[in-house]
Amino acid sequence: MSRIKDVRGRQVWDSRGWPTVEVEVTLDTGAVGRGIAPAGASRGAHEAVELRDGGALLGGKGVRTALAGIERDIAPALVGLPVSDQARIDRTLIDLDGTPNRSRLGGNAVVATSMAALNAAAADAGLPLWRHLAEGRPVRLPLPQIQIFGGGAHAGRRIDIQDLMVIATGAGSFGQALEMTAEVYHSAGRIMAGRGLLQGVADEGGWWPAFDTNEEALDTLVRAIEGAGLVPGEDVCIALDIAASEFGRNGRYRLGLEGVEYDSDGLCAVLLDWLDRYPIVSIEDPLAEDDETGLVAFTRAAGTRVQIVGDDYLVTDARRVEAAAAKGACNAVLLKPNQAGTITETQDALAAAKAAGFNTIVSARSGETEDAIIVHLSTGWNAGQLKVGSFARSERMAKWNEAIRIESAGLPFFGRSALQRPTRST
Ligand SMILES: O=C(O)[C@@H](CO)OP(=O)(O)O
Ligand SMILES: [Mg+2]
Repeated sequence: MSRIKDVRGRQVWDSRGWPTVEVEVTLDTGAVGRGIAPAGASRGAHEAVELRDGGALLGGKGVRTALAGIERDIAPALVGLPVSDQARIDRTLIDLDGTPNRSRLGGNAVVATSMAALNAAAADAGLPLWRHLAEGRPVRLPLPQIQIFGGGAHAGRRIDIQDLMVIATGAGSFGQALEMTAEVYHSAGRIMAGRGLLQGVADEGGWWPAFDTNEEALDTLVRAIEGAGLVPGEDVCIALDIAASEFGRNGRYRLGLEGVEYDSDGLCAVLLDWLDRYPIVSIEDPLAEDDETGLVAFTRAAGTRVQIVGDDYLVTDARRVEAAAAKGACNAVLLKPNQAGTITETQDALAAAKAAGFNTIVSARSGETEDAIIVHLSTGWNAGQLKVGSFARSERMAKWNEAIRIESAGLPFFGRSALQRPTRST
């Protein structure tokens, strides 16, 4: 049985130029696994928190404290553990931290360690991670959600909607989904250039949203799909992350771009109108994380028509997924390992979602690196969907290109079937 021999942390850098934590786990067999913690900007109130300090930069976003905890607490506790027992490794990390939100050791230190251990186990087995996770079960490549325009907290709140994404529902393979998305991405760029609105890209690589209204962004996305020679609603559909917690609290929502304030019912009405007028198949965090009544009402009104994804609201937490399913709020969950804290907790949230008949979407964060573990998690866990941000920044392309490599192994593709709700597995 291969055991952990060494655990080392180091500071590396993310796509926004902030320091983050990389962990390297070495086994007694010589196998090595690495993991790098990503970082969110629009974070849920209940997610695992990163440990930051005043070091490293004038901005005071250093990770010295997280690295010190890896050396002082994490490494001695993990050395000697069998690497095949991910649940035990993660339980050790959770107990060692001892807080509900990983604030002592830091969610960044904990998740990078958990990821590194998992990668070491796959390396030790001589398997690509997705295959190691699939354990012989048949799995398919996920349907990608890819950002065309950024917004919200990822674009200086230039528009209120955070992610305007496309899903290539007409694609027959992962590679074809990327080709169709590339056409839409470049078509959108041409439209923006033609209108004199091309101003670079937002945090995840989607075009900078130089729009006067949120609807102008939606209209432009539809034009971009058409401009790519594709049929909106057939070949390519729209997925939105409203990230409503960023502009709404206590049932009040202020759309800064239009300068209007809505109550929960009012915002629901706006979104339902969009669902009628645009080819939207998925909508994430349509209402704020503290507005459960609104989420239940919206799910009742639209849950049979579209995928309603809980991100800030569910924070990759199995208990919260179960509670949301019981109440009828959302019908899908976004799964972010650094929101949950560890790989095991992420997998628990996925299992709870599948048991509840929810769709599952493994997701990157807005601050990313070349680490492509989420592609392997979504494939090996047969999650159905993958959200990575845009199409044109290397920290995103590292993931999409990894999926293409996995597809070369002959794996089938979920395609649009990933958007159909599974039957409850319990
Ligand atoms: O809200 C989200 O879904 C993610 C990715 O778009 O953003 P962040 O990592 O900033 O939370
Ligand atoms: Mg989100």
